[in-house]
Amino acid sequence: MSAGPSTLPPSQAPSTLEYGGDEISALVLDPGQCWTRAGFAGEDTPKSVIPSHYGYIEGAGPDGGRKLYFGDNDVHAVRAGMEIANPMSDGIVADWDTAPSLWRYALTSRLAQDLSEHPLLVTEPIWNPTKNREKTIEVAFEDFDVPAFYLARNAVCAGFAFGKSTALILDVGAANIAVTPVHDGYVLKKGCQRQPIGGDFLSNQIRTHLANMGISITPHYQVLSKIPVDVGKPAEATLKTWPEGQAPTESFRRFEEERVLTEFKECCAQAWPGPGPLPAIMPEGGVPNVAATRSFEFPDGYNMLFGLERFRMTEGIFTPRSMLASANIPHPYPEHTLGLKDMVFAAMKDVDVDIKQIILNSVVVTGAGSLLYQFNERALHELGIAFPGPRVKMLASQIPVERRYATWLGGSILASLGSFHQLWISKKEYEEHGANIVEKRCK
Ligand SMILES: Nc1ncnc2c1ncn2[C@@H]1O[C@H](COP(=O)(O)OP(=O)(O)OP(=O)(O)O)[C@@H](O)[C@H]1O
Repeated sequence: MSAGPSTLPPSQAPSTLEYGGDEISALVLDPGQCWTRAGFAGEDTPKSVIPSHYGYIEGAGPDGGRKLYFGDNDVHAVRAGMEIANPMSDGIVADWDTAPSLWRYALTSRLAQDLSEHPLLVTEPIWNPTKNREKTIEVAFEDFDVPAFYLARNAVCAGFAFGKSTALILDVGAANIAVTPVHDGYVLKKGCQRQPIGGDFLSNQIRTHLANMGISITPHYQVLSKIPVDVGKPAEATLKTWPEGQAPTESFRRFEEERVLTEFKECCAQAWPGPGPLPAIMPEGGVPNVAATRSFEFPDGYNMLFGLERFRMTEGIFTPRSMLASANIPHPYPEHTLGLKDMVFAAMKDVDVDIKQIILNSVVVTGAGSLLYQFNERALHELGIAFPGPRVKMLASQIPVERRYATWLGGSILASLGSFHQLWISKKEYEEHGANIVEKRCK
């Protein structure tokens, strides 16, 4: 069971040299739908990576308000009455009452004690609306009291992580897959595409498939003990029970179920590598490098072999009409959804012919969702179909951490460049011009 991709054990304090002394470095915050990543500019991984989900118990906080729980340890702890929520929706902030507290926790719990000493760079998706951008700068200067601030586009940062200021960024996150053309460090806004077929969609596809097979998911926290059973045989597990009124909430169960689904994505689900869409039956003799079946053991010990199904669960990303459907599990409408190839095609449609080839020469793959086994192979085939003439070159790190943190890393590189200093918005400038300065300075 993965404990989340934190890079520093919670018990280990960061070196004082990192935030104290003469060297005051900027902080970089990359808030995502699934994870919130924070760290010092100039470093190559974020030291503080916390779930964007948080826990709360009504009436347990000061003055009878909400008590909030942030961070891996607290949010996964079993507590009576603790609900799980997420201030992000569609990859942007939807709940401004909680997001600043979550960010403060990410920035201060393991990094800086005093935010007023550190300039802050925050990353954002291209579809972040003006009111959210203004709210972000307000939070930075008024709540956190930072001395300087910058808001950087995710896609531009991901390109920088690969040393590219001109590239096509293919970001497979939790809420969306986004395809963004970037030229000379600026997003070509007309070309930006996004579809709700990221990791959350994949989770729902797996849920649907398991539900159709009659498999229910029992999260780890519900299992007291289990004994091994043969493939496909009913689980023989003893489940925990709680006194009346003490059982964990439904939102907590759902959150913990998502962890099992992520394990399933990591170990069992796979993209059909192509070329071409997933066939209805496995070709005779199989396909090179494709194992016919893989087993997956659920937390209660139930285990099953998955064959073609583990490709079917992911095919909707590439061929929306292949989405699995269920009345009770939300899915986008296949007929209104673009698959990866059509997204890339639409993103490049209006790109000037002079720079098209340069952009296609640097297709950067980022986001933890792209770690789906053989996603890159399939994506490369799909791009080859969309652009049969020009040479398409894909840049995808083989190191998972680099794929997970590319956006953060690009922000870290950007904020530590000497030439970046002129781009920071100072507190004085914010006070003079107001929050709308972010629209003028952070393009
Ligand atoms: N090995 C893997 N294979 C497939 N999916 C994975 C793998 N590891 C993690 N994921 C999925 O990746 C998603 C998280 O991706 P990422 O951390 O890039 O999201 P995020 O940046 O928080 O979200 P967003 O970009 O939508 O704001 C989750 O849905 C998770 O289940």
